[in-house]
Amino acid sequence: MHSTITKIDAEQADFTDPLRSYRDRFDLPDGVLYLDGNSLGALPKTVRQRVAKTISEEWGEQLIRSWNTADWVHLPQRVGRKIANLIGAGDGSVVTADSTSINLFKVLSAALDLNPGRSKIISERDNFPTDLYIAQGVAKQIGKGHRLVLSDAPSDIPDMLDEDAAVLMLTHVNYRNGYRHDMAALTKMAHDKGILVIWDLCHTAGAMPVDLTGAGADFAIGCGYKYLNGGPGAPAFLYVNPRHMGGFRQPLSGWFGHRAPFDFDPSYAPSSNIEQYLCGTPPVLAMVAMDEAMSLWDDVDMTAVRAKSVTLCDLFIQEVDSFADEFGLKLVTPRDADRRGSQVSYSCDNGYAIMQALIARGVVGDFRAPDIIRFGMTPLYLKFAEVKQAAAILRDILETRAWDAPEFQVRGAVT
Ligand SMILES: Cc1ncc(COP(=O)(O)O)c(C=O)c1O
Ligand SMILES: Nc1ccccc1C(=O)C[C@H](N)C(=O)O
Repeated sequence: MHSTITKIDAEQADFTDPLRSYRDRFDLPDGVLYLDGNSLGALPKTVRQRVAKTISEEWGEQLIRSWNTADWVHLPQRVGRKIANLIGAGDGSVVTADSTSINLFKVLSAALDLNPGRSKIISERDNFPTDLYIAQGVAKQIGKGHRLVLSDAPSDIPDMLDEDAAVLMLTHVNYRNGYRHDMAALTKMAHDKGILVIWDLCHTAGAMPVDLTGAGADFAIGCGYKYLNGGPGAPAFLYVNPRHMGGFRQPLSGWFGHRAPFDFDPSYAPSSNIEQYLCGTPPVLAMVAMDEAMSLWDDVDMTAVRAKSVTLCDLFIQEVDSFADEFGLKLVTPRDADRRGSQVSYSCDNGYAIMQALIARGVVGDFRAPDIIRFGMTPLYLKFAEVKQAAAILRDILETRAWDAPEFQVRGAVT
């Protein structure tokens, strides 16, 4: 017996769900139980019309005038403000631009520049690989002997924070097992040792309340396409604590970060504001989709989002507990809600085939090598009854060994 949670009645939980009206604001295909909003969020209904309007009226008719008339030029700041509201960031401290990887390149370069004379970048071996790759690239680019030092368990991190560490770079919620760090405590521990902290909020923003200001975080980055529902490859965001604004710290000195881009000055002069973290022309269609997706959050109560996320995860764990041992499914997500994000993951043999069999039955989650099946819980559009049903289908697939068919063994490029 594992379960420490009180038995959840799915039907009753859907009936009393304060967020139930949001489901209708998304386009979700019939027959799909979508448990992959932690990888690609669903399509908010109004995005379709908004992008169509941008294409036909703004691009099609107004053409280049739309940079001013539709204010395309300020989309990075406008969308940034909307995201700022969800992550506890003040006005003028967030922009939407580029990808998470590129934004990490910018803020890590800035953080290392701000903290000279120290050589270590501390992170986790199990961090999302792009974060580690970017850190390796930044260290090489700077050429001053910075090195990436990786922990193998969250409990090891405090001891790694020493006088030679320049930056602590962590993903708040782990993409694989859903483990959630204590942002405020780790930020404080790092600051006490003179270390700057960068938080990757890819699996956090839109899934739970965050208080970057309260935690005193130095920098943060995150993507737009998961819980924020900005669409595949949506622009990402970055946060800079106002105390680090000014000077010039990031190396991608493109013209959108210039103080006066339309002066066309041959010399670079950085904006003194968050704009200096922009580089080039924003991808307007993707930005507009992101902007529209973000308008959905205007009246969302993030405390209710977190409460529902916790119960959705608890419910799934409760249902799978009844057959997990029998089929060798090992829960790798913490049972303690305080230590997890908004997903539930299991390690198991034949995970890839099991996930393919689930997808064939309409339960869409994903697989992360070598052996993790992941189920993302998105409170705005998931029903408790669906989570319960997804667990029942998983059980059926395991009992009938439906996964043991040749078509479920073939790996796609994206898993
Ligand atoms: C924690 C984390 N960081 C970064 C990324 C990806 O960054 P990018 O959007 O640049 O591919 C992901 C997922 O793709 C992620 O889960
Ligand atoms: N950007 C993608 C493109 C294709 C397929 C998946 C992704 C993901 O976002 C993966 C995600 N970051 C993860 O936590 O695994």
